[in-house]
Amino acid sequence: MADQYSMFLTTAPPLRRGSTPLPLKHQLRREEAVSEDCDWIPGLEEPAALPISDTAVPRNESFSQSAAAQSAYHNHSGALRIVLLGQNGVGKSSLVLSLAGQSDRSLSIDSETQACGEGYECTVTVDDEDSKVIIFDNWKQDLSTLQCDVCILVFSVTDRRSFHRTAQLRLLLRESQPHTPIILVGNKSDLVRSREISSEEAQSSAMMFDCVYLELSASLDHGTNELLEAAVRTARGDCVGPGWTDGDPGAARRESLTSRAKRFLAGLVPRSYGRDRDRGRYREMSRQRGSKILRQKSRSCHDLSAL
Ligand SMILES: Nc1nc2c(ncn2[C@@H]2O[C@H](COP(=O)(O)OP(=O)(O)OP(=O)(O)O)[C@@H](O)[C@H]2O)c(=O)[nH]1
Repeated sequence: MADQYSMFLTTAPPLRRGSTPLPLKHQLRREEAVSEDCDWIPGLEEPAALPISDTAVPRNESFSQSAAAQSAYHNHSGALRIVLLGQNGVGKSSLVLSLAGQSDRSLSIDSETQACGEGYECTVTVDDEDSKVIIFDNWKQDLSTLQCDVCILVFSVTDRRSFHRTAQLRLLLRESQPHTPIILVGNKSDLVRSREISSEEAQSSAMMFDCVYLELSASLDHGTNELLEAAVRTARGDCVGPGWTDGDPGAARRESLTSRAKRFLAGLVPRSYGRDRDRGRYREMSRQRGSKILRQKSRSCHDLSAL
């Protein structure tokens, strides 16, 4: 009995503190476990609840009417339309308020920010040019009805599941909106200790998404200015992300899949690989020449790449 007890003591896993991020394999397992309880993804199924209809339009006639209500914004004179998409709880609403200047910061945003249905309208000055912007918090209709100038895919850096959701959304978007520029955003960067997605991993994903990646904290209002500027430039067609050339994003020449894959793989290969290879070649050269000096030099500060 005593033996069994001591065996239990030795084999029991160490206690995990609540603030410690789960190991990757546990995160994935947890993800599988909750996959039944997925949030609704636009385009994958019929929406259970529609954003505008719940208050303004009877549910049975809601879908087409709310789509029409949304499309009214599309006709808004010359406004740039920015839509945020992402899993529930990643901080889209907080981000929209922050971007639209509703939080207590003061940006170069017109004070006459006003809510219009699901969107917030404001005037932003970027690169000495004023732009009227409408920022939509989510898009709960079919993605094929989405009409916007830039789409911001938001995930929480503390939630791997939300990160995977952006990949799903990106695929759906690319099917129905192949020319809509995307910005990938990792929110909640202030929650450093609960982080599940590293900046490097998100960057690599953004490369595959063919878009820029920005990390920020809506709560701290940190990095939101940069996002707004990037979104406005992208919507204007000025912003150059991976794979987009200057000018009209619709006519932009996309980088080939092969070269993107190569770039992605290059990011995964350990950095030391190239150095080791160079060092091996260098040693070989030294051996061939019988030069001791060269070898000594390679370990000195003259050639940092050999360190
Ligand atoms: N620590 C931290 N919390 C945040 C941040 N942004 C949002 N939150 C919190 O995350 C929770 C969800 O934020 P929301 O803005 O409601 O998220 P949402 O994506 O709009 O959620 P839905 O409306 O359910 O789709 C709230 O409790 C926010 O206070 C952030 O940058 N840092």
